Amino acid sequence: MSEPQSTAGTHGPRPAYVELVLDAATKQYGSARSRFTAVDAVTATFTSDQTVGVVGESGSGKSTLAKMLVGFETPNGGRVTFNGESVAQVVKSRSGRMDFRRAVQFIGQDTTSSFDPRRRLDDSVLLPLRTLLGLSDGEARARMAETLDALRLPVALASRYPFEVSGGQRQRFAIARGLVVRPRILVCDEVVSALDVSVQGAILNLIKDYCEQHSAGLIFVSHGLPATGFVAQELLVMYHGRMVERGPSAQVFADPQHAYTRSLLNAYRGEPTLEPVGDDDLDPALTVAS
Ligand SMILES: Nc1ncnc2c1ncn2[C@@H]1O[C@H](COP(=O)(O)OP(=O)(O)OP(=O)(O)O)[C@@H](O)[C@H]1O
Repeated sequence: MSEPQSTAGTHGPRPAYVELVLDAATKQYGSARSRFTAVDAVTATFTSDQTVGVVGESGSGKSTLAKMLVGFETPNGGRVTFNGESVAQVVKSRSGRMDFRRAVQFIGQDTTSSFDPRRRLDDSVLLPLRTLLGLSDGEARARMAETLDALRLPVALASRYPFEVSGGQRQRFAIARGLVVRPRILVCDEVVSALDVSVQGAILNLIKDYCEQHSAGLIFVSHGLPATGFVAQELLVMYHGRMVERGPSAQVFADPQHAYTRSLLNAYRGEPTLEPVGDDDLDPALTVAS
């Protein structure tokens, strides 16, 4: 895949290697009177060479962990760093923020609030291509069209406003907006939960392919264990705000070390597992063109 890289102004090149680190990172919510610890002193490294699934029950701190990694939440204790520098510091300046957004893209579960209701969807998808990558209008539109096609989104839908498409379509536009930037690490928070089951597998394939074709890292937050094991080479298990286990997905499935992981796996026993889909089985429309 060609990587147009304007070096003009603030449109810097894509970094080769990216490392996000949680260093005893803690996030507490509430007031001094009633504090609640959502993430409790988690130390973990995520790189552009790794695909990591973050799993755990509802309320275990998965989303909070992801939001700290991308600078949407600031830790009350410990640090979060991006290639050695504090994320909180990096995102303070415009150029630091742009470098960071070029390298790390977050796709969340709440697409209602993540799209500007006054912008048409194509404007929202094109915006990062112009501002972060400095692509011309033609280049940006071509890249958007390629990505929408891969996500089975008719390009005609892109001229609508966010409230004029279904929740599942809006979710796919959110995925498109993250993928078009071709980040070095993609952070996905429950991105397929709201989608129709028939579309979920295709989107998971697309995310997996993206990471393989672009040698990109993935942090995939989900309470769906089979889906997470399918897209991620490693699993990180959260329980009551703590990281209780991390290891290669196959190893965690075969030989879970923590009692909570065992109970999580037991809850899924008997459910259908997702097998990697071979190229021959893939709808050509679902691969990210390179
Ligand atoms: N902004 C907030 N203010 C107060 N409490 C919060 C806030 N965000 C999250 N929490 C609390 O922190 C805990 C962890 O929430 P988080 O969203 O990280 O969990 P999760 O594992 O992602 O859950 P789910 O799978 O349901 O999305 C929960 O108890 C939640 O209620």
